[in-house]
Amino acid sequence: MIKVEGINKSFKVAKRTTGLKAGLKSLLHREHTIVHALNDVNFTIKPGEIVGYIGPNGAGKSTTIKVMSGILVPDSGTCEIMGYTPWKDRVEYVKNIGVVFGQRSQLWWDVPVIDSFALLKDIYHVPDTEYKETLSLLIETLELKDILYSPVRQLSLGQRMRCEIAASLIHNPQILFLDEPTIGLDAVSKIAVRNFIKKINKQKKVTVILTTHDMFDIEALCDRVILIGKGSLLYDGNLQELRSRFGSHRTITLDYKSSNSPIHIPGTTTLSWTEERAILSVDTTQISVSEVIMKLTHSLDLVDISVTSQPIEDIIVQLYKEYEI
Ligand SMILES: Nc1ncnc2c1ncn2[C@@H]1O[C@H](COP(=O)(O)OP(=O)(O)OP(=O)(O)O)[C@@H](O)[C@H]1O
Repeated sequence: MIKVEGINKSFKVAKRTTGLKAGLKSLLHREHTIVHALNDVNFTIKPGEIVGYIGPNGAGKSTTIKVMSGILVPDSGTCEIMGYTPWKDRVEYVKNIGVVFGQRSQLWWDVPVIDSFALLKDIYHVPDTEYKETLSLLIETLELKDILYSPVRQLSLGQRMRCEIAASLIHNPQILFLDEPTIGLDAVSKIAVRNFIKKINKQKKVTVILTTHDMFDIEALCDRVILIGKGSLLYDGNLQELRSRFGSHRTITLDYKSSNSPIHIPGTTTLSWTEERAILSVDTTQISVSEVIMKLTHSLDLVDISVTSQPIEDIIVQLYKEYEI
């Protein structure tokens, strides 16, 4: 469905100078630097996938989304999406995609939300019956009923974001590009947006490409992640592989009847210790969790014990460290 091959994109940026003399000089002769935003980016995405496109600030995520949605023309490389080259066949192509940029609005600021939807219906030539059906589904699942008649400028960020997502789907696209769709949302709105993305992927088979810094989004939604750093792709694989490659640590929390000697088991690190509770980190490449528990039951009078996996956020931090990005 999506085939990106050898994409490169650079930006020419004017060098900023400080001081009056340097400022006057730069009026006559402006110096530039080249920012290589994308270097030989390659990937393919199959219909129905939800792919998390992750990487630190300035890695090239938004630039990739802009290339894939036809907003930016790359310097070289090819991109074929549903048979279209996004920046060449824009009018026909955009009928098949929905795009949400968390930091920008595609809604008309001063008009009620429902009027923005109606305008988008006309722009995309959506037939009346299809529009009604889609709209009622969007209103119900994104809980838009009470905000439909408010102008966009009066909406909270979370309310606006739900409207943005609805707006991107008015024309029933097969692909949805989401650039930080949960940025700034409260926990309830984040969960609502995540559930909605899952729902349209499952029910309508919409392919989703999602950029986010929120690793809970990734964990909740994506089987596959693509990591980009300094414009180059560094990892493309499923979340499970990532966990087994980098998530080799487990945390054991122990409650026990009073003990005055800290715990020493090779292969574990004590994260915290009191006379009644300890938290250990277990390196499962050195010792198994069951072996640690066995040793603990011999030396302590245990009251409670819980084992948790390494949070995905920690795994991603390790990944960024390994690739030095
Ligand atoms: N229009 C532009 N002009 C000049 N440089 C740009 C432009 N757009 C992006 N860049 C540069 O290209 C690089 C990649 O930017 P991009 O916005 O794709 O990163 P990102 O991964 O989306 O980052 P973030 O997580 O901070 O949103 C950055 O160094 C950025 O400064």
